[in-house]
Amino acid sequence: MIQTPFYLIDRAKLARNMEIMDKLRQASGAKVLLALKCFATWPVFDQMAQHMDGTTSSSLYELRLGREKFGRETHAYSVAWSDHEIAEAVSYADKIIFNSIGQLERFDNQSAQIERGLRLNPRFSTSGFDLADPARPFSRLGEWDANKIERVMDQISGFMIHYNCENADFGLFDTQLSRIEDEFGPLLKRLKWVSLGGGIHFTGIGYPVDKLAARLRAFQDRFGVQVYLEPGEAAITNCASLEVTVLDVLNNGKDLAIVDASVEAHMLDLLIYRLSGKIETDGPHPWMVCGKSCLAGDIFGEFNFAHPLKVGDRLSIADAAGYTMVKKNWFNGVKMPSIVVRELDGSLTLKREFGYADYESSLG
Ligand SMILES: Cc1ncc(COP(=O)(O)O)c(C=O)c1O
Ligand SMILES: NCCCCNCC[C@H](N)C(=O)O
Repeated sequence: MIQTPFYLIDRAKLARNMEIMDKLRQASGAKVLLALKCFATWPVFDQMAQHMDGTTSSSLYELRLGREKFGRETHAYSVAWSDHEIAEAVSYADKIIFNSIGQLERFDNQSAQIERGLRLNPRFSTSGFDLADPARPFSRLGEWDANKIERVMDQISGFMIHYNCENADFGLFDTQLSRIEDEFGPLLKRLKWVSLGGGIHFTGIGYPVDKLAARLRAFQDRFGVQVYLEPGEAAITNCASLEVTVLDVLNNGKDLAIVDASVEAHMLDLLIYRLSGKIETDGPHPWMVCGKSCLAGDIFGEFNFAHPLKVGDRLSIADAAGYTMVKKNWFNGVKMPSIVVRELDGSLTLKREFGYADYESSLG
């Protein structure tokens, strides 16, 4: 028995998402790059690299991880590169995407030997969260003025346009892509490739993958470009859980269970976006499942169980892959969950355990 807490990545569930990835790639001609900002747990890259074309990054370290652990096509993007990073970044990357014209011009000489792109901000998005809206007022994420971009077109061969966020609505995707075609068509015609970023929820149940594929192919044909997508969440959705054990129960007006993990430290995205965790359970006993950090609001959520919870019960908190393992931290010095993989034959492999030495070395 592997000691909780641990993140459990399920290769069979990953295989289902990867099947859709293949279907989309084949039907559309688009290439798909894993967005490492969402998921960078490299022990399962062997499986993902068979179905995805490479990785894209948001920093030098993600870029290097993508090059060394995933391989294939490696895109480098950063909101801003430092002078001391650029040579190393170029050495790992097949393409480098600059966030601004200022950075493109500043690093023109150092990046000239690889393909360069620019982030285009279309000034609209599908984000329902202000915090994650790349098109929010005064957004620093990309350039939007076609006249200014026109002046650097000779230096670039592609655009990266990230403007979707958990978008499960194909109609909305279609409409917004048409808007991009109308507003930036003359520039798009002069490019070799266009990345439409991440945020399209095409592995969700019922998503019309065929329609998306046809729409991407039409875009490619119209502008004569290679389309890329940068799925993070869509690649990994529903493939992992956080496995925890109940350490204590009490009733302070509600039945409360305290588990051996922490939302703040191990599923931070839930707190940031004020969302509840998910536990697949049903029954007549409502319980609040709480984390063990000192934060008063360290709460995974309220769930209805078939039986009252007791010390020693194992719970499985679903959807613990995207924006989860990449954000884990050492708050309160709470033991960091191990990383475990459920192999295709059902056996469990312990990939990494964290201990006091990791905590200590993270601070000095
Ligand atoms: C530039 C870029 N590409 C890809 C992604 C991945 O998005 P998602 O995980 O929603 O698919 C993001 C998310 O922040 C992004 O900013
Ligand atoms: N699940 C809660 C919302 C998460 C939003 N994801 C943020 C990252 C996203 N790719 C972005 O565009 O910022």
